[in-house]
Amino acid sequence: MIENTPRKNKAFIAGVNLNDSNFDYYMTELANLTEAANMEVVGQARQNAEHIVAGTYFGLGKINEIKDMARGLKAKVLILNDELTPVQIRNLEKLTKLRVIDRTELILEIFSKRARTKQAKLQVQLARLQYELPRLHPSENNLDQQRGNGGSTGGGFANRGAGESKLELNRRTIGKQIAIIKNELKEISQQEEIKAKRRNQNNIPKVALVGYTNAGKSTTMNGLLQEFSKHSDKQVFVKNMLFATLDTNVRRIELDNNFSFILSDTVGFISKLPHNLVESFKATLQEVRDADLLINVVDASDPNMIQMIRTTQNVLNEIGIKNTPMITAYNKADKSERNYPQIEGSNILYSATDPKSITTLANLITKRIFVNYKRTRLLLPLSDGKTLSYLHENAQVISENFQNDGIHVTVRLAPEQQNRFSNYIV
Ligand SMILES: Nc1nc2c(ncn2[C@@H]2O[C@H](COP(=O)(O)OP(=O)(O)OP(=O)(O)O)[C@@H](O)[C@H]2O)c(=O)[nH]1
Ligand SMILES: [Mg+2]
Repeated sequence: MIENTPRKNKAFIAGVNLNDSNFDYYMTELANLTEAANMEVVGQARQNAEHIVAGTYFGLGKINEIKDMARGLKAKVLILNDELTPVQIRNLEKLTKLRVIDRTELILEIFSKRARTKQAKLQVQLARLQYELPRLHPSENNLDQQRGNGGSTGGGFANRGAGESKLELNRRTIGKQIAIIKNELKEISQQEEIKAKRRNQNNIPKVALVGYTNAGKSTTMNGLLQEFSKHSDKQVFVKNMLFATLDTNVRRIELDNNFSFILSDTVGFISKLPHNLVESFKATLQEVRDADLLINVVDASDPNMIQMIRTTQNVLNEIGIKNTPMITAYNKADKSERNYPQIEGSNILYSATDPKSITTLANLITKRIFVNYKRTRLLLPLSDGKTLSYLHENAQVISENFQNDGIHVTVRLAPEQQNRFSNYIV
């Protein structure tokens, strides 16, 4: 059978190693990112060096070596392991005659391919414009022709002279677009904030799935929905690819024993995520910031698991999350020989596709989030329907009994609720 798939661009990947013990791992990631951007990695090179060469990233000898190797392998694209300066990119393109893409542009390219919702599209577009702004050059006389632009900036600029004035015009146009997108995003995030506020008002604990991309966060969410939600049909998107999820999905999980919590699933992480991208995804990551408990999902079948855990930790630090309690959830145990599910302290070894694992994970979550909750018996006046309905909305009511002396309620209360209702405690 002849398959009608378009031939992929051949890419050569390379980087400067400044004596970084994680260098090999970063190059593995770079290869995966290149594949995720639908290109084929045909070869790679590295230069061990004390510092980056300011004008050309590599030294000249290395550049010639790469040029020859890439030509031999019929590569059309050179992909580099760091974010480069505009000058470095231009010089390398001249010297190698290859299209040069740095790590940041590569990640932006994947994100823009994956973005589905309006918010995700705008966030990626914003990061992309911010990346392009300092890279405009007088010799590029039209944004339409700009490298890697992919039409995201709209293009179609009036033809007003060449050189500096054209550059100024392009800069101003991009500046204006950035302002417009920021406004649109603000409107969207205000709507999201209203929803989040409503969720925050009640005392239902919030749990967020975080972790390296493709670790199985969305599969874990679907597993929990399947077992513990009336809305098990509201499944989220799962796929074996980097950055399948770019938005935040929020669902309510209702456990059998009257416990419930809010669960969110969001964008995955990778090393050296472009700062602009993290910045423009701040609204998407708000649920992570608001969470009472994080579940760090790790692909335990990946040989680079330890670096992936470190990467997640670094991104969490970058978005300002330091002391949120965390469960480390080692997923894909079905690919190993080990017994699962298995709990050890705050760690669980499990498989997101195994119902027994999901129930064990739910129990661990329950234990962690409700540790300070107390089973309490209250006696409410018969006339106080308001408090009763508050409890139903915001606490975990176990039983209620209308008697002559009042309403007897057994309920699990959060610490602040224990104070608030201390007058009613029997
Ligand atoms: N064998 C096995 N595969 C799994 C397991 N959990 C998830 N996967 C697979 O791993 C791939 C990625 O799963 P997702 O749930 O989309 O991963 P994610 O962490 O949400 O990924 P991003 O949204 O891209 O960050 C899919 O092909 C899943 O079917 C598991 O327990 N065992
Ligand atoms: Mg996902």
